[in-house]
Amino acid sequence: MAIMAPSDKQLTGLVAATFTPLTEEGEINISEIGPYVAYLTERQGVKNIFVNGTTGESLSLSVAERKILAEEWCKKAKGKMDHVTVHVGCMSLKDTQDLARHAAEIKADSIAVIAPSFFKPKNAQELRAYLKAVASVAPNLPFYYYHIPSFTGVNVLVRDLLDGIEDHISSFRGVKFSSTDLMDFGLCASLMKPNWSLIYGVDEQLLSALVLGANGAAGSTYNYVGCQFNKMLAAFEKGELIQARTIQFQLQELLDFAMKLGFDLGVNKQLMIDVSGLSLGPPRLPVMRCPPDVAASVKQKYHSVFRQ
Ligand SMILES: CC(=O)N[C@H](C=O)[C@@H](O)[C@H](O)[C@H](O)CO
Ligand SMILES: CC(=O)C(=O)O
Repeated sequence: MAIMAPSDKQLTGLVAATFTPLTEEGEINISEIGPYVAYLTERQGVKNIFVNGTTGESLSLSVAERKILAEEWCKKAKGKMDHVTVHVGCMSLKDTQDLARHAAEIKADSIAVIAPSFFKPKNAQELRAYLKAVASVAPNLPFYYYHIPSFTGVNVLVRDLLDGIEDHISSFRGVKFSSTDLMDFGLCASLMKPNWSLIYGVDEQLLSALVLGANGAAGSTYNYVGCQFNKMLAAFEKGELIQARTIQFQLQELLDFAMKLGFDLGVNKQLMIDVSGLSLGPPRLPVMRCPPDVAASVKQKYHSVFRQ
């Protein structure tokens, strides 16, 4: 068996999927990463991050930018956070392997990989072969499959992917599951091994996934509702379902309101800027900057729902 990194502990709890700080001119702005880490740990009580993911607009960044960002996140999180997952998925296997090797060099705690979505794997076998080719270049780094079919269009059932995956990928440690298919999720939960983590990624229905056995939650909203969702996890642990539901319903109310105004990554990033005071800049095209009237309404709704 491969010798794993010392940080190979089970991933649990809340994981903030970080936004990528950009300058007003649209260049990556690594000077904001230190304050961002401080904000999450000190103000939100969130000690795990998922960087260069969907929320981080990784597929709109160059490989060179992603390396600089991943390195800075790892550097600034060291000693302050429990776990840094670097998402390394790209359209080409070569770029994905390059980023996986880099994540190992910079001592990320784990990597996650989406399915390529232009030329798509057609079934579990093809997806497994691709993931194996990525994992093989960083065999000591805990590996997560990142399932997000609404973006990739790759609808392979994760329960089929998991079938015997440990025989192909010894570093396999679990799934970041961003789909509303709770039947597939439940079947995955029943297939979990003791050192694997099943991390749910649809924040507005996390409570349902906890009931089915989620070990943790990774998402964009934990950047600004981390405090509240730590309380929801604690309430769930104690069996206080009414309290847990109240918090879940608050996020549903906020997102329902925001979705009617066109909630997208531009709106989401602006809400994080308004709540945290961090300078994260605009999103990158094709994602558009949030219009000021939408930003003001969503911010007001956030404060009225969470009363702070
Ligand atoms: C598509 C997308 O960004 N998904 C995120 C995680 O995977 C979620 O955290 C959502 O942003 C969140 O659930 C709000 O819809
Ligand atoms: C993990 C997640 O929520 C993201 O990639 O944005």
